[in-house]
Amino acid sequence: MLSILSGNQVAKLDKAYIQSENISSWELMERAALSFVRDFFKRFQNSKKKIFVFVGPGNNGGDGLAIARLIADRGYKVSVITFSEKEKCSKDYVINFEKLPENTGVILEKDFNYELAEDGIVIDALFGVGINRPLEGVFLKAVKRLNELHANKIAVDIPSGLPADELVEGEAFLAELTVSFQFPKFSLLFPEHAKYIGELLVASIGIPEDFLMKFERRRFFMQESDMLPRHKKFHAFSHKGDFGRILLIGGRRGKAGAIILSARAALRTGSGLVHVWADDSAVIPLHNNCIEAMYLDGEKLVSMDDFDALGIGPGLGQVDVSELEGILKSFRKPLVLDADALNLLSENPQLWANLPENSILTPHLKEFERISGKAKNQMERLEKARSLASDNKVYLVLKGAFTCVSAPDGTQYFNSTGNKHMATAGSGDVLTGMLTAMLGQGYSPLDACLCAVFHHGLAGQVASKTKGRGTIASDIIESIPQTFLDLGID
Ligand SMILES: NC(=O)C1=CN([C@@H]2O[C@H](COP(=O)(O)OP(=O)(O)OC[C@H]3O[C@@H](n4cnc5c(N)ncnc54)[C@H](O)[C@@H]3O)[C@@H](O)[C@H]2O)[C@@H](O)CC1
Ligand SMILES: Nc1ncnc2c1ncn2[C@@H]1O[C@H](COP(=O)(O)OP(=O)(O)O)[C@@H](O)[C@H]1O
Ligand SMILES: [K+]
Repeated sequence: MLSILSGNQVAKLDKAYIQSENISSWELMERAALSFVRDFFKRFQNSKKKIFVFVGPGNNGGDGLAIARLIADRGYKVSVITFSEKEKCSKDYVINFEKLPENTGVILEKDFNYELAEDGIVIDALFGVGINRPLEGVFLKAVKRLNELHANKIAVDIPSGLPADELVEGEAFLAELTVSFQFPKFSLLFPEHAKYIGELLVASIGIPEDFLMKFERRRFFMQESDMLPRHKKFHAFSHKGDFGRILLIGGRRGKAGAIILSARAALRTGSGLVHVWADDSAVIPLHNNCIEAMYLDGEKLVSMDDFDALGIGPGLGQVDVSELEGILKSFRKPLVLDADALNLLSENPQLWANLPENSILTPHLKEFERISGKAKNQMERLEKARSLASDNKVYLVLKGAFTCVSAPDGTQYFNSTGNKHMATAGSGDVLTGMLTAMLGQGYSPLDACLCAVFHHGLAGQVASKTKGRGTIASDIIESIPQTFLDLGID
């Protein structure tokens, strides 16, 4: 799992690693630049476009100069635009400045009147995590001009103007691609910053994750390599009971679709036995659309203890609060609460006391606001999510791009899979089914959250490869098996 350290910690990490490996800070910068250009060459192979690298006075500018050299060495036409005399720049900036090949044009701009080609490629290495105030003066002028330009735009580490851990104030570079080093800086995960970041890539600079254990780590970015050890293994003699017997509750008063999506997703996630407790209006749709699931009505339900896991909420509608209270009191294992169950919880806070410890709540932004009140921005929202999870000893899955799982111990895990095409009706119901399936298979609540959220996003990516903007929740369900195959999970 990649740790997400704060901007202030980055310089300390850098220093500690350089000392422990006995390498120079320039060598670490070179690794960053090499990692950046690997992605660059893939994307702009054989491009004849002119490349403009904008460099600031610090180490982000140093990265930019190293990148300019590596790109020029490959025969690309590169110009460097700087705003500061060498004497005022960082040590590694100066070393890289002196290493620039002769054919690189260097323009020292005091008042930014430089003419820019519309069809070029702009690399923004003005400021990285060392930014300590909003852009002003010549830097502001340059960024404003660059933002009007119809060129390809790539940010080094972080779009200049964005602070590493807080919300932007004023202007920032509008990138189509941001290549962040080692881990995504926290502010790259805020929806408020989406327009500045474009596509996000994380480029390794070779610091092993173990090394980061010396630092206080409260936030993580999920990676594919984290998944395999968290998945349960089943053996040759496994029977359907081992794969879990789950109950999904919802699909009331004509809202069968939601719970059917959850049931189908649970089956595609490997659930052994899926029961759906809905009202009569769901019987025919369920039998027509998910013959593998078993229909139950309340009267046939003898004991909740028969089930390994329970997911409640999709299409539940406005049921009486006593019904939910009764369910919570009779099922004492962690359960999954979504959609209308969360709305009931927000209207009836006394229900919190009946929630089994380590239960999983999966609100989208609106549902979260109903539970925890309005938040000014994502930073505040994430803090509320952290407190809610630790105060109530639950896992809180705040859905959206970079879905955040807040654990009862205060740790937060950000998802790295998924895409915009998952913003479609019912995709949350799919996640509820996947989560309940994994709990039923005996995953710990944390592993269920991390694996379900990761695979759900991957399934969205697989589906959108062929369906694009036409992706619907059923496509995500049908893509779940491929995600297990791709990750080698048997
Ligand atoms: N692990 C690491 O720590 C590594 C860091 N590297 C790079 O180093 C960067 C951080 O470098 P620095 O700490 O030198 O910081 P920056 O290069 O982000 O900028 C710091 C400089 O800009 C000035 N400054 C800050 N805000 C300003 C503003 N609004 N207007 C004008 N001047 C302003 C500061 O006084 C300082 O001189 C990272 O973002 C990354 O690109 C890479 O070289 C790889 C290794
Ligand atoms: N832009 C996006 N990028 C990544 N994932 C997204 C995006 N938009 C939505 N999703 C995912 O799709 C799901 C939507 O859930 P939700 O809003 O509850 O949908 P519904 O209520 O229609 O079922 C969540 O898991 C969310 O993380
Ligand atoms: K930058």
